[in-house]
Amino acid sequence: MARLFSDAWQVVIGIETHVQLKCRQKLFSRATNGLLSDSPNSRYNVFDAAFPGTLPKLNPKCVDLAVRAALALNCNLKPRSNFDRKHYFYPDQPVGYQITQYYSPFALDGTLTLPKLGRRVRIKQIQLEQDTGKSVFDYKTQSTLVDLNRAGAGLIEIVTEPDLRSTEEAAEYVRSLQTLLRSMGVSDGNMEAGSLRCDINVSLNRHGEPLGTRCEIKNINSVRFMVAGIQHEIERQKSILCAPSPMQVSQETRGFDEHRWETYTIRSKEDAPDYRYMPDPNLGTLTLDENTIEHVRNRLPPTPEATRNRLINTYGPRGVSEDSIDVLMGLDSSLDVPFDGGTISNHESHSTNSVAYFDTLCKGRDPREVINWITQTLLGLLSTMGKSFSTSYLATSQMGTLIDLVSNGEMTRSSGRLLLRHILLHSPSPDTSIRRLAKDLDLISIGPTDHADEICRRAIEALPSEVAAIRSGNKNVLNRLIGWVVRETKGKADVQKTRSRLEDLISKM
Ligand SMILES: Nc1ncnc2c1ncn2[C@@H]1O[C@H](COP(=O)(O)OP(=O)(O)OP(=O)(O)O)[C@@H](O)[C@H]1O
Ligand SMILES: [Mg+2]
Ligand SMILES: [Mg+2]
Repeated sequence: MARLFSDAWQVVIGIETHVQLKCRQKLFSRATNGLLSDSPNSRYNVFDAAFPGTLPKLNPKCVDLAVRAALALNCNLKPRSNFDRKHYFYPDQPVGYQITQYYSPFALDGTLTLPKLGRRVRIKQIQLEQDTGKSVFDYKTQSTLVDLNRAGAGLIEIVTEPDLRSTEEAAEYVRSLQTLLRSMGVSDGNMEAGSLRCDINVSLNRHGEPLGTRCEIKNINSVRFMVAGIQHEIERQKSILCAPSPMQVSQETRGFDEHRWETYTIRSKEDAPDYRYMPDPNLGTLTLDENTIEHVRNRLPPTPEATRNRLINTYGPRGVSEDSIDVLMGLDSSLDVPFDGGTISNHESHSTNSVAYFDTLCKGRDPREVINWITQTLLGLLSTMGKSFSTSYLATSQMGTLIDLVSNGEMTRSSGRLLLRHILLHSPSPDTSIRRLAKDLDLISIGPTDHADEICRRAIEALPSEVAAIRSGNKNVLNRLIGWVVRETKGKADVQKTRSRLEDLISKM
C-alpha cells in the first residue's frame, strides 16, 4: 500500500553546477588563482579586495574555457552578452556584490545525454561569474576569519531544466558533466576540493499535473551527499504532501547536514535576499564572433564518448574490458598546478591524464597487464593510503619498468606491489631507476638457478611427512611446501615456478 502511494508521485530535479575554470589567473583581475595548499590571503590583488578605484578587466582565457564548455554541451552561444551585479553581503565578498550574467548569459539551450541511462538533459543556460572568498569561523577566538585566495576566481554556472527524475539520473548527470568538463580541460571538476559544487532543486508532483514547489539544497560537494540529500528531501516533501491534512511544500533554500544525512532549512522564500541585480557599469558587452567560436570548436579535445569508443576499439580486442575502461576514464587526476587555459591543445594529455598514461604504457606491453596495474594495484594501494589518483606518483617510464620486471618474471607480483607501495610512500625522484630500487630493496626474484632448487630441496627436507602425503596422492599438501619456500625467500619466489620445481623434485624421489 505504502509503495503504491509513493509511486503516485513524480520526482523532479534540476541542478545548478558551479564549476571553477582551470585558469591561471582570476576572472577580472591578474592575481593568480590559489591552490588549496596556499597560505590564506596570499593570492589576491587590490581588485579582489575591493580597493576603491580598481576596475575589472575580463580574462579572455576564462572566456575561452567557458566557450569550450558551452560547445561541449551543445549550447547556442550568444554573440553579445553582459555582466550584472548580484548584491549580497558576506565578509568573504568585500565589494558587496558578485559579478555574474543574470539578464543575458553567454550560452543557452544546450543538452547533455546521459550515456548509461540514455536520458537527454536540457541545459537551460550557462553564465560566467566570480567565485567568493572563504570565511572560516574560529571557535577559539570566536571570530570569523576571511581568506580571499578564491575571491574573484572564474566560474561558470551550468543550469539544467528540471529534467531529471531520480537520484540515479542526478548522479549520472553530475558524473558525466564532471568527466566532460575534465576531458575538455575546462575544470579539475574536483568536488571534494570545491572546484565543482552543485545546488540541487527537488520537487514532487503527481504524474500529469503541473510541477510542484522546489526546494533548493545548496552547495553539495559529493555525489553521495547529493543522493542522500535528494532522498531525504523526497521523504520530507512526501510527508508534507501526504499528511492527514495535506499541506503545500513551501519554497526554501536548504543545506545538507553531513552528520545527520538530512537537509535543513537555511531560509524560506519570504527571507530570500533581494539581490538587486543591475548591469555592471564597469564592464562592456562580451562579444563572441563566429571566428572566435570556430577557433575554439576546431581545437576541442575529444569528448569522453569519442575517447571511450577509441579505447574500446583499440584495446577491447586485446582483452581489456569495457568496465575497466570506464574505471580508467573516471580516474582523471586533479592537477595540483593551476592550468593556464589559454593554451588549447587537442592532445588529450592535459585533460584525460589517466588515459594518456595508459596509452603510453601500452606501447609494447600487454594492455591487460597495464590496465590491471593502474585500476587494481595502483588504485587499491592509493585507497588504502587515503590518497587520490594521480599520474604524477611515478613517470610512465618507471611504471613501465615495474610492469616489465613482473611480466618477465624478474619480480613476483607481490614484490611488484611492495615496490609500488614503497614508491607511493617515499616518492622517489622521477629519474630514480626502478630496477636499481628493486635490487636495493631486495625484491628481485630468485631465478631458475641452483639457489632456487636448493631452497626447494630444503623445503622437502624440512617437511618429510608433507612430502610423504604428496607422494601418496594428496596434492593439496604441496601448498604447505610452497608456503615454506615463499616464507623462506621473503616472497621473492615465484609461486608457479616453485610449484613445478617442487613437483619435479618430488616426482624424482
Ligand atoms: N519545480 C521544480 N522542481 C525542481 N527543479 C526545478 C523546478 N523548477 C525549476 N527547477 C530548477 O531549479 C533551478 C533554478 O536555477 P536558476 O539558476 O535558474 O535560479 P535560482 O535557483 O532561483 O537562482 P540562484 O542561481 O540564485 O540560485 C534550475 O536548475 C531548474 O531546472
Ligand atoms: Mg542559479
Ligand atoms: Mg539556485
